[in-house]
Amino acid sequence: MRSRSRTICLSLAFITVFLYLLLALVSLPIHHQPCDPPLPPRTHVLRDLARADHASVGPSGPTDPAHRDSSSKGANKDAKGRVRTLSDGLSSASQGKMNMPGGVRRHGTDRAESVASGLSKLEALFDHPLYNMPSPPIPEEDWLLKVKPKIKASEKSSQMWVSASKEGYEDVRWNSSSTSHPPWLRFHLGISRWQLYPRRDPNMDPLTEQLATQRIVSAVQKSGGTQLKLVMSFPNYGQAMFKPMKQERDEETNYNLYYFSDFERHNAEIAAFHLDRILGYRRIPPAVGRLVDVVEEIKRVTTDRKVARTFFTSPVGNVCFYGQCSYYCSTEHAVCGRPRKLEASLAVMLPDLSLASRRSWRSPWRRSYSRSKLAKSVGVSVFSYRGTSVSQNLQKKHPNVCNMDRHHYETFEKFGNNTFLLHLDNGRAFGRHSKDEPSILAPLEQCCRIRRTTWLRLRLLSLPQFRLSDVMRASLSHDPLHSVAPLLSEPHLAALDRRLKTVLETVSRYCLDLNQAVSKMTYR
Ligand SMILES: Nc1ncnc2c1ncn2[C@@H]1O[C@H](COP(=O)(O)OP(=O)(O)OP(=O)(O)O)[C@@H](O)[C@H]1O
Ligand SMILES: [Mn+2]
Repeated sequence: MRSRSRTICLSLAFITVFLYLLLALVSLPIHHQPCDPPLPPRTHVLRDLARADHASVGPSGPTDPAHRDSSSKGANKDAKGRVRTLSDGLSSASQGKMNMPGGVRRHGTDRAESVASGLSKLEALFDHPLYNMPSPPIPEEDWLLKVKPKIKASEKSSQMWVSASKEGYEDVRWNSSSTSHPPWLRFHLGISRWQLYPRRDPNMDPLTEQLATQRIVSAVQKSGGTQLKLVMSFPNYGQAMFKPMKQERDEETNYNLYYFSDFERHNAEIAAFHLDRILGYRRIPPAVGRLVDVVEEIKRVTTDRKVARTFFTSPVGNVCFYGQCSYYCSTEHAVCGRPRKLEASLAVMLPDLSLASRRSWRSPWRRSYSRSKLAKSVGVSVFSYRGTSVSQNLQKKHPNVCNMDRHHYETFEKFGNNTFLLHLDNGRAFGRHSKDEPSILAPLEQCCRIRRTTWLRLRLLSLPQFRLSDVMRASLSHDPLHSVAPLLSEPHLAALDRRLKTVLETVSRYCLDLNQAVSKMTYR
């Protein structure tokens, strides 16, 4: 009897162990990330994602081989060297000596430490294989502009446009050699079918430095759009779109305003450029912050009477102006210097429409509101993808981290519908950090398409060693306005991480057949 019960006990124990083993075997694939995409055929990126101390390909790793001229000699010539450049931080971080701007010290050692550690994360990010994938050379027809062959002296006088007033402008001494071109022209000549500028662009530092420091010789109001903005011109004929500061960094958009009456934020224009670069898209024109003297650099140089006649001195002695536009161009909404210095964003202008016309596409997910009906959900994008036609593009996934004001997209006409979408006008991004807007994810939820490289980069940016908020904080520390106050407040940086997590979760939750959802994407 006793031996029978012992046999029964032993068999029960044996069965239990067996069941445990079986359960463990079955549950292994469940613990495996359900949304892990298949390994891309040409890289071992996922393996790299898993490794904290991945092998870096180094700064001399693959760059865009097709960038027409990677030398920045000459382009740098007239830059004043007063501003920390985007790559300064990277090289000083790698040398272990941090030459932090004054602003960092002002905002305490904690912030300085997180900027310092962010700088090495940013460097590691741009060194990661995902940011250094080899790309094919760019064929001639994929460049937006071509340098015309030399014009004969006899044709010159009748064909060349001559400015009526050369006051303030430099004598032009450019020839077809790119070393003689100013940075803004090099930027224009570097625009291709798939991006506005190449990764690791040697022209980026001189370009942003000139936007931040060059003398402003003219400022006229830019027509179109709803809010005040000016086009600034520089002595070397470069131009920039100026958007003034209208809101303090820690203020949030008023909950009772629809997105289209929200203020445009100069810091959002700058932060969007940095974010776009970090995400690896390069489709937002470079934008920098600048403290502009409203008297010396606007009132005194403007030929635009509509702007000039709106200048006044406020009761506390600050110089203000408001221009003419359909929203917020009134004394109640004037932009004011302190007493004359005004924070602003300056974004490099794209080539003139007469040289490179653009096509405007209505976003299928744009927001529309009616006084009587409930809002119809529509969409937006900071993330989008290349590799299929624009019309297809617009109907596919576009999760956005920040901008509800994405009603239209522009593309360069020359490239037809097989090109990237320009992301102009980011002033209404970064309006709220305390509330997320889930409807922005509608395109992603509905279409479940995400470019493989986008997916991998997003996952990379969610890892602690490349955390999006850390690399954004570090990248923004290079902007000249960082010395006044960090471009994005900490709650906004934290919101970026939180929203990135939501995007990743959305893909995992809605795109069940993830392999299919990501594997169709092309590499670009
Ligand atoms: N960097 C740039 N270079 C050239 N053109 C630009 C640039 N940025 C914007 N534009 C053009 O100027 C127009 C107005 O700019 P923007 O959209 O920023 O103004 P806005 O007042 O915010 O417009 P809206 O109220 O329609 O949103 C854009 O539609 C675009 O065609
Ligand atoms: Mn706008």
